[in-house]
Amino acid sequence: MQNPYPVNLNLVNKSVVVVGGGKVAARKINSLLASNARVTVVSPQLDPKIDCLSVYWIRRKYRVGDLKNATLIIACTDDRQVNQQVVKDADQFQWVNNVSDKLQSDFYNVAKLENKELLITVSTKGRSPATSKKIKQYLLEWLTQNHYFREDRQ
Ligand SMILES: C[C@@]1(CC(=O)O)c2cc3[nH]c(cc4nc(cc5[nH]c(cc(n2)[C@H]1CCC(=O)O)[C@@](C)(CC(=O)O)[C@@H]5CCC(=O)O)C(CC(=O)O)=C4CCC(=O)O)c(CCC(=O)O)c3CC(=O)O
Ligand SMILES: NC(=O)C1=CN([C@@H]2O[C@H](COP(=O)(O)OP(=O)(O)OC[C@H]3O[C@@H](n4cnc5c(N)ncnc54)[C@H](O)[C@@H]3O)[C@@H](O)[C@H]2O)C=CC1
Repeated sequence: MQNPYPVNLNLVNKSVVVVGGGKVAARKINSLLASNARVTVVSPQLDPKIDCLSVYWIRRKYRVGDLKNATLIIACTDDRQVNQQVVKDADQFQWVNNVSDKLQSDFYNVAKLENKELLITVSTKGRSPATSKKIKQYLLEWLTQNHYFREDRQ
């Protein structure tokens, strides 16, 4: 993705289907839930970091038909072939992220810093997710030291 178009999505009441319920899924799902998306997870297992009461859990392996009504789709299993199948099954109006193959993704997730007033996102356009994470951490330090950023109190 050489020329991505950056946006912030309003996902309130939008349906997101996540195929796979492991560690990577947990990170993406917690972020989706924080944006009040309606999340369906298709997976035989669910990582303990996913709140099973906040998602609609279809407790089995992925099948054709599971993507119906999804606005966004995240193919997030540890099986590259299954992730590839999900990409194939999605229609042209759905947006798919394949976590194991950036060449098959319509969108990339970003590293983010967020509080009530501010949302800062970092992307390397798919080149190095670990670098995005590191830059985010440096930014957090700098912004906090200079009083531009304070994490929300609970
Ligand atoms: C293309 C993209 C698609 C997408 O997932 O949307 C993608 C793809 C891949 N990531 C891989 C690996 C890792 N990803 C992370 C972490 C994050 N990955 C995120 C985003 C993205 N990752 C998108 C591009 C982002 C950009 O443009 O910069 C972040 C920023 C946001 C989020 O996930 O929420 C989040 C940090 C959040 C935070 O902490 O702030 C870590 C580090 C860790 O887990 O601690 C590792 C292990 C270390 C390493 O390998 O670098 C692999 C190889 C998998 C394999 O080995 O098979 C692929 C597959 C590929 O590159 O094709
Ligand atoms: N994009 C990113 O940010 C990153 C992507 N990855 C990629 O993500 C993949 C997944 O990593 P983890 O979440 O750590 O793996 P994991 O092993 O924790 O989870 C895999 C999940 O997929 C489910 N699953 C397996 N087959 C399935 C099927 N047929 N249908 C539905 N669900 C199925 C399992 O039940 C499990 O919940 C890795 O293989 C790697 O390629 C890894 C790190 C970061």
